[in-house]
Amino acid sequence: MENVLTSEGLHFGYHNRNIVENFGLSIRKGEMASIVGPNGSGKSTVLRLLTRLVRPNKGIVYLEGEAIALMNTKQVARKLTMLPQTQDPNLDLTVRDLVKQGRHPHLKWYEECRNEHEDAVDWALQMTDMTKLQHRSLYTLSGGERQRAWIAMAVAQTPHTLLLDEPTTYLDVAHQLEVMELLQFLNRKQGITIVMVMHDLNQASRYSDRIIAMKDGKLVSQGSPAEVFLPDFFSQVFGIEANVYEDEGKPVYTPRGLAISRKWEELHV
Ligand SMILES: Nc1ncnc2c1ncn2[C@@H]1O[C@H](COP(=O)(O)OP(=O)(O)OP(=O)(O)O)[C@@H](O)[C@H]1O
Repeated sequence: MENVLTSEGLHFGYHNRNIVENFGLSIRKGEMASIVGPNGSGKSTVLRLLTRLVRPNKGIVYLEGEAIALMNTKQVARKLTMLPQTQDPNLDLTVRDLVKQGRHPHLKWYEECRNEHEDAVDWALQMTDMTKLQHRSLYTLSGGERQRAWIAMAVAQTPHTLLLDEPTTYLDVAHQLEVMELLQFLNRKQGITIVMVMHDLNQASRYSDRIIAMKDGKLVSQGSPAEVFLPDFFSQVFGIEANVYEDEGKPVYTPRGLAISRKWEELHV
């Protein structure tokens, strides 16, 4: 299958400390993949390297076969969108104006967002069920609605590949599912390749074709959820003992406790 995003031998560090080491990955066209791993393992940094928000010290990223470092900004933005972990909650913009920004990579410098671009904005608002809220200011929206507005902006950009850093953080469980179902719809029905950093491993299992696991800046395991989410994985990568069972054909885990329990009684506080 065709690869849309490939990295070879990526290295990145701050102040002589390695954050990402020898990271090689191929994202296949049409897949929905989750990057998982403990806090500080380098997941967000990998997303930033893949979208060239930061430059690697070594290694190369190819976007649809071209070295991303040599592409111009609009070329990249027509193919790839990244939604960062946090967006400014006080941004004084209406939903529609935010979504319109998604069309910028498709406009010539002299062109205004009209006609087919307005149609793309309407389509993105419909896809994300935001039409009714399009004239509201972003800061008046709930967390779930705001997240959908940002996804609408990404959809209006009509990228081939969408990267999201923890898209369900701060959302209640219904809104989490709403975002995950929307991403699944965009993937399955619109053919958008999706790569997301996920902390909820059960949701990652349910919604991903592939799990990519990181620890200490390295890729340590990858494969289908059933191939990766084995009891040993939870102890080796997260340091927890877990029961793993199957639910509707996907692995689900419940934590039993820390693999090496901390001796709280020995701490003098
Ligand atoms: N600007 C920076 N300067 C120095 N160290 C940094 C900087 N940004 C990130 N780091 C360090 O790089 C490491 C990896 O961070 P990163 O955010 O990629 O991890 P992560 O796996 O996404 O973590 P989390 O799950 O907590 O979001 C962390 O130890 C972090 O402290």
